[in-house]
Amino acid sequence: MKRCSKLIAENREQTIFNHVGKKIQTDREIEIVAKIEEPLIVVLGNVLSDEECEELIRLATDKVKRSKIGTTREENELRTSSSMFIEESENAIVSRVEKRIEAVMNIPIEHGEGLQILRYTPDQEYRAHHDFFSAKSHVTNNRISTLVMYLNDVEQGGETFFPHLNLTVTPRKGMAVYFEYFYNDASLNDLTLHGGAPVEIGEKWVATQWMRKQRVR
Ligand SMILES: O=C(O)CCC(=O)C(=O)O
Ligand SMILES: [Fe+2]
Repeated sequence: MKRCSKLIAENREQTIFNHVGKKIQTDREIEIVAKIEEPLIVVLGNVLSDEECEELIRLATDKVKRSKIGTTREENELRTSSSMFIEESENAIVSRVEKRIEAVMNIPIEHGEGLQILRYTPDQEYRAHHDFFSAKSHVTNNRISTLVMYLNDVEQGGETFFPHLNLTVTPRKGMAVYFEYFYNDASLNDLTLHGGAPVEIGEKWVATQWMRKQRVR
């Protein structure tokens, strides 16, 4: 048995996520709730406090208001939610959250695009997609990993789904799902196809951190 598991480990591609065991020690004790090994998908608990979730929603709500609702709304069938970027790292809560994200994702925050906040109302969804850009798009500094943090509980619907892996994650306030797609084997990257199922009842708020291969700020 031992030899067998060693063999599997040796054949596995290296991952960016380097945490072992069931906890990640940051300024909060984050729990590893569930994991798929390859491609690596990790469900995390206790990532954000209630206060942090509420503050991120508040910042995003203000931002939509400031940009006079509508101008930031992207008309795109793939993603019907509304979204905005939080770049206010002078805010103490955002800085604290960014530090924690660095520790979880094991990448300096300078590789990150700024936290994106998404709000879905009933029937809104994010259809299955990859977070990385295709070779056709000629993006030189591609994305390599994603952390989707749930900012509220959704009454019904709104699961994050991975159709190739038969996996769905139910949004839970303060929890998150992590995945990466920086494998040499392109088929592993392809398996990270995912989406946000339509919200049926209630609202869904998430904060997404995408990391790039090289720094962007
Ligand atoms: O809303 C979700 O569950 C998924 C969000 C997502 O895929 C993204 O922000 O890239
Ligand atoms: Fe995504």
